[in-house]
Amino acid sequence: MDYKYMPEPYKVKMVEPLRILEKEERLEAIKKAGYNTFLLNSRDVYIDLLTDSGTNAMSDRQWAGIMMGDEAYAGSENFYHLQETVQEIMGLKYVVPTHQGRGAENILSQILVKPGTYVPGNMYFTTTRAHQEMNGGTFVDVVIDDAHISDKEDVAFKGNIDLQKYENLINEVGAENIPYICVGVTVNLAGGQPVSMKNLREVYELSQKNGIRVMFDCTRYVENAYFIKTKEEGYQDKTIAEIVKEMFSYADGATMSGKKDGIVNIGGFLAMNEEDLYHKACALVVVYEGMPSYGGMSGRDMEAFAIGLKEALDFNYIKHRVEQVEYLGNKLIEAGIPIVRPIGGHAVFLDAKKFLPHIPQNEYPAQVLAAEIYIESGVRTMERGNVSAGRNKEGKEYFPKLELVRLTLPRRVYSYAHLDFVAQAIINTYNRRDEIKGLKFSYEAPVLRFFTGRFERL
Ligand SMILES: Cc1ncc(COP(=O)(O)O)c(C=O)c1O
Ligand SMILES: N[C@@H](Cc1ccc(O)cc1)C(=O)O
Repeated sequence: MDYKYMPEPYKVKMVEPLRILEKEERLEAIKKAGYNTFLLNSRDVYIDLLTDSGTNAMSDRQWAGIMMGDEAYAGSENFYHLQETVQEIMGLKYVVPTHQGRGAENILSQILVKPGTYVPGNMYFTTTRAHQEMNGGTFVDVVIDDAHISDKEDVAFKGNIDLQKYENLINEVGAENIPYICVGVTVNLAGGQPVSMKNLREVYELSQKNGIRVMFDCTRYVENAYFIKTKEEGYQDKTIAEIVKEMFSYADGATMSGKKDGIVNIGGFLAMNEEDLYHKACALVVVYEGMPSYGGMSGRDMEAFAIGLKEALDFNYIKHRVEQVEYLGNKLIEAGIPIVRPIGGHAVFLDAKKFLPHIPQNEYPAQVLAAEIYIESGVRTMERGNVSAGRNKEGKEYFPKLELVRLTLPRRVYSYAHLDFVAQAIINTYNRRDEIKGLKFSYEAPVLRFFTGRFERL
């Protein structure tokens, strides 16, 4: 039977009751949190769309896997299961487990990024760029220009690399100064936008020609594969597993935050085909994470992760996941709310510049919008604009083109009725947008300031 939006391909077995505060209490809570939704207590949140990272609901199979944790310090059975699963799904040879994605980014950057090197990527990601910069490298954005235009909706694969920009960089700085290109599949900060198979193939060919490694940030690779299946010619009849296999045939390695498409609460890995890189990574993992057979995860975490990776390849699972996002996005479009289009894989992104055109970017419109949505409804969202972008090496703010608020859907957690409530919350906030004023920092950390920054109303 055909439905416009895929109903839940699971049923509920356990529930977690939620608290709904009164508006005065929410006002108090956000003030106490310095108008930063990262600093709210989760018990004060009704619907939590801060992130899809580690906030997923595990299946009964995954919970059963938790009971089979082999908590040996070395050589845990669950590590071998995880390793085999990654090898089988992605076809990458070596797997180094880490506690989460940035653990893998740290190891990769420490090995390959040296002062004076350049790392191209399809739009920056906060933690990824921070590790590259902390090792003396320079991140260079080579995503297509359209990715920076929030309402450019006739581009199916807005996460694509601009091959010309990439080639220009190679000619300018020399391939020997580019240790790898980091390809995000999908691109989080562009709005969860996918990369086409054609583009992945071309990027790989150009990289091979120049002796540059291709490292995927494959945190949301199943969402990317779903978009290839539904949007790219020639892939409609292929399974998600087949598409994933082909995607990874255009990579030399990958970092992954398992907290997303691994459908778990914690975990990650660095994987690669190069033996030498693997040995170097094993030497560093013991310094930062733990033995190469656990990397900061318990045995039970690795078991749940291995099972989650397999579950995520199920077509009904991923169709429902992406269609939930589409459902919320379409509700907002119908109400005339400015959002990033096309709607991406893990979240709906509000365009704060258009939502609050009277607030200049140095007064952090996306930050205040996230705070106001919380005050309105108890729904927690995340700023993804000037505050997230931070400052460059000269201490100047980046002022990114995209000034967004992200409504991120955890996997298998909220119902369509929850999403109706969220849409209403956004519409109510939109209706009173003229009264909203900007913010200024009262505390700012030197790196990744969005996590801990505090603000005051102007
Ligand atoms: C695209 C992307 N890469 C890397 C990371 C880092 O992963 P983690 O949060 O597990 O450290 C995240 C989320 O943080 C992400 O969304
Ligand atoms: N990767 C997660 C957690 C996170 C959030 C914000 C960051 O800038 C970094 C990490 C996310 O995208 O939600």
